[in-house]
Amino acid sequence: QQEEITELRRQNALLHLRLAQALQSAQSSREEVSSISSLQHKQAVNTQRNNQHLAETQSELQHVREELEVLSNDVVSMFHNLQHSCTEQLQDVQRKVELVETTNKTNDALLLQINELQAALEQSQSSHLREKSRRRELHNNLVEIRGNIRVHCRLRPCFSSEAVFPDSISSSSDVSEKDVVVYCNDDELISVDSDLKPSKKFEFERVYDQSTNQREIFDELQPILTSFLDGYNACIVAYGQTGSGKTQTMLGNPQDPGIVSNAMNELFRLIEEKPCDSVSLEVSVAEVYNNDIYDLLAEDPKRSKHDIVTTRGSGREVPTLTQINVSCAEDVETLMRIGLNRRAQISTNVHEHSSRSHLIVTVSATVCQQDTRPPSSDSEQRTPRKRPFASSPNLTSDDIINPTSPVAMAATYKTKLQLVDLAGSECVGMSGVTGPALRESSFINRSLSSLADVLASISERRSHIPYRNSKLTHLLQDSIGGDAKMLIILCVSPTRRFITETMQTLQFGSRARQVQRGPPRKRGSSPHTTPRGESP
Ligand SMILES: Nc1ncnc2c1ncn2[C@@H]1O[C@H](COP(=O)(O)OP(=O)(O)OP(=O)(O)O)[C@@H](O)[C@H]1O
Repeated sequence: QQEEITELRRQNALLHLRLAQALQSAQSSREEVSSISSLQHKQAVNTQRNNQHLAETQSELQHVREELEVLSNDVVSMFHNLQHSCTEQLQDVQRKVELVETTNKTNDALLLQINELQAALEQSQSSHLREKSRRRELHNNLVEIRGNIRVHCRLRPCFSSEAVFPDSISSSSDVSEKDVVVYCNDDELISVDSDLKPSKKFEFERVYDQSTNQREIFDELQPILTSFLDGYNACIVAYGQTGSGKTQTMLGNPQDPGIVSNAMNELFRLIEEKPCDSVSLEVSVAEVYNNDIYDLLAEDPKRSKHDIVTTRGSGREVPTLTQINVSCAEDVETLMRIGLNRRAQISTNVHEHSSRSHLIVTVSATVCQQDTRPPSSDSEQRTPRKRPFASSPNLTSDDIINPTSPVAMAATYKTKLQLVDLAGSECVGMSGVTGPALRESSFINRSLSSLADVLASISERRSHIPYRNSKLTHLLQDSIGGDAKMLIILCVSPTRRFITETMQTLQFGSRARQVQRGPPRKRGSSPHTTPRGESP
């Protein structure tokens, strides 16, 4: 029993131990249950909160959905609008692009045309320049061959005052076809239809019709100015009956300047082109009135007459004339204005402002030629330009024998350009002048016939040339004959009323054209030239 009691006690102890363990685990389970239930409680609270939150979120979501729908509707309508306006703008842009493309194409075509035109222009400009230099060359050759006197002819327009047969159709006093008897056939031929058949034709170096303007006439004369600066004396003379357009051609008017103004502008342009040479110009303005020379730049021109003297170099000079140094074309304009106000004029039946004197504008150039080329063995290349010896004070006889010497290469020479507006040749019966004017006419006609005599004597190569028969020819002596270049511009009216004067003018021109030079002189062979017919 003891043993059983011990055993039971041991079992009891074990059971106590187990009980304690069971109680302990029951305690921990209870704690676990309590923590689980508190957790459950918390979860229930969270779930409730979450549910609330969810409900709120769902309602917000609903709200957002509704807004989104509104917005998407807006976006769709905006998109449609945008698409529409973009399409329109695109179409507009496309139209513009098409327009630009077409314009570009047109521009391209235009550009092409412009380029072609420019190329053609350049070509024609270069061919014009070539042609110009060829013309200049030809002009010089022609002068060598044909002589130094050339004749141009200008036909002026008709004026109603010249009508002999007033226009029967319009019964006005305009010039009718029957009145016109002078025609330009081409730019070298002019013909006069008198009652005699066939019509008489005259050929000149150049014929200008009524439509030719002052500038075109001047363009033909430019080579003379080049020759003048190259050392040749030169003169341009307008010849014709009274009222035929001589003053118009030589002097023109401020709106339409004539040869004098154009020549001065051109001279100053040419001088600017020759920077190596120093050129100084002096101008005098004189008139030959009743075979006396008057200085139109003097205070009182009619107070003193002036005489021509022969210089040491066999040139003609009027030392007492006023010579003004000019540095631009405007200076010359001023002098011309002063001179022309003092020129003798009257009113005749033919012309209201008939010039009663020969007007002579003399431009004297002193050219100091600086040839900077290096010495060369080629004598042709080193030959100085024409006539550097004309009046060089520094030249010795050695320089003349050897034109390549340094002094000869930097020579000074003087040349003279005379621009002459002759008084009109006139038929006294036609102009209706009497008294002092009749005397003037007689002097005018005599001096013009002296000019014709001089030209005839040169053309016939007479040993004596009657330069001194009139003050006009004496004053122009250096510019007529010899190496000098002379250009006569015949001015004629196209009407029947002046047919006799026109024929006389054209015949004068034809005779002047016959003036021939001798055989061409070898260039540089004789620097000292003596005008033909002058005794050395
Ligand atoms: N080519 C022309 N074009 C227009 N008008 C001209 C032309 N030629 C001359 N005339 C006009 O004819 C008129 C006479 O011309 P101008 O004075 O030049 O004659 P002229 O020959 O000098 O006469 P004169 O010897 O009597 O002085 C002027 O009124 C002038 O304007």
